Amino acid sequence: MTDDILCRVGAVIESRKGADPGTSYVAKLFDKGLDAILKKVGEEATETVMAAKDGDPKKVVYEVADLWFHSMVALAHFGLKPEDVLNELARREGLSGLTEFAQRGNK
Ligand SMILES: N=c1c2ncn([C@@H]3O[C@H](COP(=O)(O)OP(=O)(O)OP(=O)(O)O)[C@@H](O)[C@H]3O)c2ncn1[C@@H]1O[C@H](COP(=O)(O)O)[C@@H](O)[C@H]1O
Repeated sequence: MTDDILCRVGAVIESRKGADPGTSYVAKLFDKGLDAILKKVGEEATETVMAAKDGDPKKVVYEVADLWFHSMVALAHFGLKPEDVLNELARREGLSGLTEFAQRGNK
């Protein structure tokens, strides 16, 4: 698996800005606004927790995919891309553990 899929989906999400809400789920979400986007992020986070508590790995994957997808819509609302989060994860890759995070002023 590469991170290409995140970037491709991110590009499709970006392309839905200003599109007809009747033709696209993402365009409909953008049209409803930030509160609606964040509501979906919250719902999918809750559904992820419930799937994990059920101990159902397949369901966990499905719900995390929903969570990542809606989080990408939230990123796009702020003009951000999946690449911005991937870059942040890559930056952290060089840090070792909480102590170093704290020393460098990360949360
Ligand atoms: N990855 C997704 C994706 N994951 C989930 N969903 C939608 O997110 C919603 C998930 O909501 P729920 O699971 O809560 O299901 P629901 O209760 O039916 O949802 P709602 O009643 O709240 O709509 C569903 O309507 C799914 O269709 C997605 N919709 C789109 N994508 C990607 O976005 C691209 C653009 O989609 P369109 O904008 O629809 O063309 C697609 O090609 C995909 O790559």
